[in-house]
Amino acid sequence: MIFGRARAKAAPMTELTTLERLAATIESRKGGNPNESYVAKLFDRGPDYAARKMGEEAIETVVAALAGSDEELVGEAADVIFHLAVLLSARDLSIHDVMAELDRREGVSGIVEKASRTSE
Ligand SMILES: N=c1c2ncn([C@@H]3O[C@H](COP(=O)(O)OP(=O)(O)OP(=O)(O)O)[C@@H](O)[C@H]3O)c2ncn1[C@@H]1O[C@H](COP(=O)(O)O)[C@@H](O)[C@H]1O
Repeated sequence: MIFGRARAKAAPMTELTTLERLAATIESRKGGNPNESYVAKLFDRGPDYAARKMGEEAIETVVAALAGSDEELVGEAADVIFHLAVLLSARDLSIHDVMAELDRREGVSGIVEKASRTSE
């Protein structure tokens, strides 16, 4: 596997399609059998459990970023994105809502945005 900036630049559309496919699979698991589907098991336990799993994976990502290999960091980042997609779906939101928010922010510098908040 190739990690890093070169790979990220080479296939941006693939990442979007992968996320959309994952979101559709997650949505399709609603009401599914928790013994046959891990996602159905997460839904069965409710949004609070999904939120806790998201937190665990986020912490594991921080640990991998500070002390792990590239492969470990990529694996933990994938877990975060998966559990975030489950959490959003458990709250009847989707990755598309997040994409729309990112689209809304596109082109607005974080420095400029923060300055507009602090001057209010
Ligand atoms: N991308 C993922 C994915 N990433 C991680 N995981 C699971 O997330 C879990 C990670 O949590 P942990 O490491 O804490 O594992 P754990 O201790 O067994 O988990 P808990 O019992 O505490 O919930 C593991 O069981 C992983 O297998 C995933 N499970 C499913 N998917 C996708 O979701 C699809 C549907 O999965 P099912 O619903 O199981 O068919 C799959 O085809 C995949 O595309």
